[in-house]
Amino acid sequence: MKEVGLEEHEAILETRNLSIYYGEHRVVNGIDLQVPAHQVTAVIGPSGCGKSSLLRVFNRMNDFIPTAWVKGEVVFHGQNIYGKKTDAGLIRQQVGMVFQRPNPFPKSIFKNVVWGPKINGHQGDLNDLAEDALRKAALWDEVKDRLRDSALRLSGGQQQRLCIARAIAMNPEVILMDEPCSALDPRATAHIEDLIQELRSRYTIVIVTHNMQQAARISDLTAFLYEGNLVEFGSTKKIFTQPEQKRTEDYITGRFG
Ligand SMILES: Nc1ncnc2c1ncn2[C@@H]1O[C@H](COP(=O)(O)OP(=O)(O)OP(=O)(O)O)[C@@H](O)[C@H]1O
Repeated sequence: MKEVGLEEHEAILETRNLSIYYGEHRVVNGIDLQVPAHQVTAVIGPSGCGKSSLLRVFNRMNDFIPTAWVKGEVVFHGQNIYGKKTDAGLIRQQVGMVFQRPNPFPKSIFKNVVWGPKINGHQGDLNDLAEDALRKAALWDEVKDRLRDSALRLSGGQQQRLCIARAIAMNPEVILMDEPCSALDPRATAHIEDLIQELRSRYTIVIVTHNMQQAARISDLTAFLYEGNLVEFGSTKKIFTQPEQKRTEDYITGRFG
């Protein structure tokens, strides 16, 4: 684990006094969090503490939940993405998302990757685009001879890398990952973890994980959420070896959660 100081990297995403509600129910309480560019930021905490809710506001995915609303700001490149003028579709291109269960479309591997760019009017060569995204997602060698096969014939781990390729094809700056390995076996998990390390140089990654060893292995920074509050945020090394808060220590040593 390397030591990362927040001050060394410019924040690409930031929450300012952000609260998240479902109807009357507030599930995230006035959080200030800076996500630095080209780093892997892990969000950890017990079930129901608000990790997925927090992740979803980073690309306005919670717009799809009718009761969800926010107070405060989510700032991307200096602009509040909850401002009236924001094009949420554009934000979702720039801030891609990979979900817990691989969710490829029931179409060919090729179509899965090029679908988004195509409907967004991509001008370049779609074959080149697919190859580039699949290479970046470390899947090309396994699928290059069967790009027209159904994506549903791939293994779970391959499907998840395809979903990462699909996100990459949109040329995002940030990739959000919501427990991307929870449906995968240890080998496929290791493959995704290696991939995350490679992707860091090009993208900013925010990953929600239940798995503390995973957070310790792959992230530069860790945010610990508890009952909707940001208890502690800092370098992963510090959070896991010298946490400042007793609650963080109790959680990472497995005393609750
Ligand atoms: N669509 C929704 N409608 C109403 N309440 C919701 C909705 N999604 C989440 N919640 C509530 O918000 C709170 C935080 O949930 P969230 O899924 O963000 O937590 P989490 O930390 O990601 O949990 P887990 O680790 O179990 O996935 C919980 O009380 C949950 O019941």
